[in-house]
Amino acid sequence: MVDAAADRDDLAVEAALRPKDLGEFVGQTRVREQLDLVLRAARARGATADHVLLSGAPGLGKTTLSMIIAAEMGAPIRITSGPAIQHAGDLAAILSSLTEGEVLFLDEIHRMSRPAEEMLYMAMEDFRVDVIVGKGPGATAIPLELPPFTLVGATTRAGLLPPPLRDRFGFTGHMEFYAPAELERVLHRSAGLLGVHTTDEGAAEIAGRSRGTPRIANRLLRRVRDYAQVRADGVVNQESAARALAVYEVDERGLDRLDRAVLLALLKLFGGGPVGLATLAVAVGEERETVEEVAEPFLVREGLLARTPRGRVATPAAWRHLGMEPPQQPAPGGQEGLFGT
Ligand SMILES: Nc1ncnc2c1ncn2[C@@H]1O[C@H](COP(=O)(O)OP(=O)(O)OP(=O)(O)O)[C@@H](O)[C@H]1O
Repeated sequence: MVDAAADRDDLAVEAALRPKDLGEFVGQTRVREQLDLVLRAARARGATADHVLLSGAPGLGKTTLSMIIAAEMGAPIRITSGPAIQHAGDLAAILSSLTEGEVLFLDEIHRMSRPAEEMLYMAMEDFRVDVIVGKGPGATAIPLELPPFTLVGATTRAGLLPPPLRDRFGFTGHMEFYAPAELERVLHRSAGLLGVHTTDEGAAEIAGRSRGTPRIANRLLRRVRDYAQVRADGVVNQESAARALAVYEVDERGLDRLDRAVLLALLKLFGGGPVGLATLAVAVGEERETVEEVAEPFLVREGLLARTPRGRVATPAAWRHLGMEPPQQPAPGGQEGLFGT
């Protein structure tokens, strides 16, 4: 329920909920202003916009922004992703079929294969690719001119990109998690589009549990709508939202069953830590990777768990969140672990 990656159900409705222009796009004030300048200037010059890199966690609106860039430039958009481009030839085929000014959206650009990445360098800089024909000593490079286009790359972390690729973007926008008030605006907008009567208190209740992520907010809204239809009067208000999300085990801070299981094990079995990741994973009956990649990032971001050189440590906020008293003394090695070398 609170995984920021899109599931099939999300994909089916997301197209209908996407803002269509920068004015409709909620939050991300800084990126929006910067992008507005880049696009206006390009339009005034009658030129194709510079390449844009968008970095940020899943579900924050990178795909949406890339579509807005195309719409604002009055250009068509082609959407693909790094993992879909395994061979340089795949990329050459896409690039050579672009029309002038077209926007190419490359999601998960950090997961492209090395040869494709190197082809992209030249395409971005000189609007040209060398297509290799043949193999071995007889292979020849045939230069192919490309029309000017705008590449919009998306990545979860700009640091994952090799510097030569990163440097070829004219503008990099860092997408932040959304404040609760911004998510409330996203929710009211989505509720309007879905035709669901939602009160301010209902939107606030959902926003607080959405982990700063519009995709999660929209998903929770749909589940609360179901609950309100079946068990209440169809209105999304504070009560129906709280009850519905209790059914789906999403607590008032956005933690789900796994997040709480990790914290509970840490507190109850290991006195708050420090405890090694492998031990913690066994204690909750999950794979190490699941605990590390699915549960921990949000717990760390919320200040409920710290990763220290000596193991995982619960913060006083974690004890309070689960309704327990933090120990008087810091957990053995807790403070030292938190701030030590
Ligand atoms: N600023 C926003 N205002 C309103 N709705 C938004 C905003 N950002 C995202 N959304 C909504 O959240 C959903 C997910 O957004 P989007 O697909 O653009 O995220 P993403 O960052 O590209 O995710 P991923 O990296 O998983 O592809 C969409 O339905 C979109 O309507």
